[in-house]
Amino acid sequence: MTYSIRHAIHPSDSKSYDTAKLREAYLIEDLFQKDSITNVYTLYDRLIVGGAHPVEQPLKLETFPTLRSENYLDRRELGIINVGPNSKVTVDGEEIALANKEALYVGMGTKEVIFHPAASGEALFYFNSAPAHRSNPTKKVSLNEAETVELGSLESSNHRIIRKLLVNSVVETCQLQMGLTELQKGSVWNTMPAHTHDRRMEAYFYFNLPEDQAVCHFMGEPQETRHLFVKNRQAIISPPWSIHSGAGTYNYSFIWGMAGENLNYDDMDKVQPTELK
Ligand SMILES: O=C[C@H](O)[C@@H](O)CC(=O)C(=O)O
Ligand SMILES: [Zn+2]
Repeated sequence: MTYSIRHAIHPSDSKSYDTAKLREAYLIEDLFQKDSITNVYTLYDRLIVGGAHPVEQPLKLETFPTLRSENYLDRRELGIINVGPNSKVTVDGEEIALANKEALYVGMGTKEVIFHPAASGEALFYFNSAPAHRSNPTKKVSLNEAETVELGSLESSNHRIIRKLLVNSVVETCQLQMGLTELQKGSVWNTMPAHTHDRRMEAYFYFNLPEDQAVCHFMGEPQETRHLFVKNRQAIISPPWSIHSGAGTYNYSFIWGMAGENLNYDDMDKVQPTELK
């Protein structure tokens, strides 16, 4: 298990960052390490961005010093999305099978979460965890239970399917919300028009991108944008004051996860392309 901390940054400080500093602050490059769980503890709503990659052995979600709690989920909730082959997770002894793109919400108070290797192929679980104030039931969400919306068009290069997996119309959470957006063939732009939501931070995890391709992720205040080139299976931390949008050299998918003030997915302040700088 590994863990690291990412501090929260003021937008007026962020403005002066060069490429290396921007990447150090916002990009997460190595989420999946063989037979290990990676935790990136952010100071944006204390959301943890994580990856579990059990190949030879099952991996238990262990607490780490930053949490100062006996168990990882003593005061936290957890959202897992399977981005690998059919795999399973055990939650307090109960075995839960997760197919590719299926999600699992795990409530506060859970003592033991174990990620298992896949029967064929290499298991890859992406997760987010946020502080919680009450215990909600653990619940698996499959694709037919998700709230699915189709947005954009091929003409504007942003035809995409948004699967709202762990949102409040589907599962009860304290503050966590997660979903999966799939760009359709020929479409490369996500989240255009861009938006900010000062009430919530967001984390993006880009995947299903060919290894020799990249996504150019746009961040920053709408009038002060910056970009970072991102490869397959890398994540970006998006502060509440920042837009989060991207254009790929190929179509791709990404998981978005949010924590903060409210559970209203539509609470966003849109910024039209012509208003961005
Ligand atoms: O606040 C919501 C998040 O930014 C994402 O859900 C946006 C997204 O998936 C998209 O437009 O493609
Ligand atoms: Zn957003």
